[in-house]
Amino acid sequence: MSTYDTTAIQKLDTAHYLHPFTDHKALGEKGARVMVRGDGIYLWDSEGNKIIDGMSGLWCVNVGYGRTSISKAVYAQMETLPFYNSFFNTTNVPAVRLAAKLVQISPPQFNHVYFAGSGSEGNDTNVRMVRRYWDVLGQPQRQVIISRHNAYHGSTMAGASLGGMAGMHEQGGLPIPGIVHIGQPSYLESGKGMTEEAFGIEAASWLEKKILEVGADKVAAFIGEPIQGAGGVIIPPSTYWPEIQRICDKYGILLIADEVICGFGRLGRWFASELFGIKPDLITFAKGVTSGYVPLGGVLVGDRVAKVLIEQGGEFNHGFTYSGHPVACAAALENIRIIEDEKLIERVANETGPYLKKRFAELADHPLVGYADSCGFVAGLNLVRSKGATVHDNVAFDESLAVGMVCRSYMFNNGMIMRAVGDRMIIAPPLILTTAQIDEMLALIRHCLDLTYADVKERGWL
Ligand SMILES: Cc1ncc(COP(=O)(O)O)c(CNc2cccc(C(=O)O)c2)c1O
Repeated sequence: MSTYDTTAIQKLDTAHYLHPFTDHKALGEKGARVMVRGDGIYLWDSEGNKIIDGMSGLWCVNVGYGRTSISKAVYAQMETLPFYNSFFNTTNVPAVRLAAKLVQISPPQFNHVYFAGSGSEGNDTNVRMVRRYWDVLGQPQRQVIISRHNAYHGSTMAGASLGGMAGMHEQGGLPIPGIVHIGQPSYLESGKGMTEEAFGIEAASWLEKKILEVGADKVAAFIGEPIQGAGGVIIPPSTYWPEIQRICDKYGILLIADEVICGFGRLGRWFASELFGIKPDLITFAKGVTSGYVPLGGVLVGDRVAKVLIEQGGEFNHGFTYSGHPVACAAALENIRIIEDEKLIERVANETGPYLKKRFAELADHPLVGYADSCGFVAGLNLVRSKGATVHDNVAFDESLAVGMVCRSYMFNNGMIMRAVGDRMIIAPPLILTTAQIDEMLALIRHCLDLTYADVKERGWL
């Protein structure tokens, strides 16, 4: 017997709460699933259903749910200083300690942190910071930031403009001026007839072409997610990022790595830039910094930019009320302590990440799976109508059939959250997952692939 009146909650929800990225009318016709509790890798909804959270909330609950040491740290901070701002030459202890901690765990070129409240605000900070950097250096014409199609960098005007999602640009007259896009390094989408390594170089060359098209003296920076998350877990070839770095160095443009998803251990490193062999000037962070327990985001500011802003820039006229929020920073400090003490990064790098990679790749033998790949604790597989000799010869389902959503429903109804981006099925589980839980998760995914296959066969879609 549920202790929640789900129907009553759903009615109030429909009456008053506009959800993000949601067709409110369509949701109102069926009612939202009401989440009420989390513990470890599990969620419970208001009807008592226990669900494996294969998406870590929204790529963020890295240490899992139910960490009372984080809630205790938050409570203690709330009891002493629940808020104070960092404007007007003031600071607070958790913000200072967190800044120092982030410097300690980040790559050596980072000695300064700029706090915001989210990943979007972090990327808005990037736009203003890189343009200010070039202005101070006497090159104010360097305004253009190059990003990628199908990238996701947030939902503020600048964040959504940096992103490369057409559906977002259509609403609100985006992108804002000075933001342009190149193709994404998707071997599946654009690498037919090439080796992965050759495609990585080809995809990176699109950056140089764009720089020359715009005019090298007009370009401020390039921004990219080491692995694109919301775009569908697009894992670039190993040759891509070193070539991007070479091109940025050649033209002296700043490199921004958006690690809102890839940071804080998700790929088996504190920061994915280390894994992909790049030395970014700025790193956007959010999500895993607090495991989503309290909103927090910001930018790791590399010495090249920090030096100019500090020594020559005077007042940088930017910031947010909640920049350096003491409670959020206290949550982050305890979250990072857990990641360190439980050696979660080492586990993802050396044990559970390789195990997940091995087990997840086995799904490629399923008749519905045309391509399965993973890196650390992000993984994706493509549902296809028929499989060819190579991944480029697979035949996709017609998008309108929304087979990904059929599979996602089977997953949810069988006790697991798996994300559908079109017909690409994604997981990004909490870093605390054990090998036994990986086996449990994979068995569930295979079972739901079987259910989906039988379903689409019966509908005559194969
Ligand atoms: C790489 C990246 N950069 C910036 C943001 C924006 O962060 P905030 O949301 O905290 O402003 C993100 C956020 N990522 C995100 C946000 C909402 C939905 C989904 C999805 O996968 O459907 C992904 C992200 O993934």
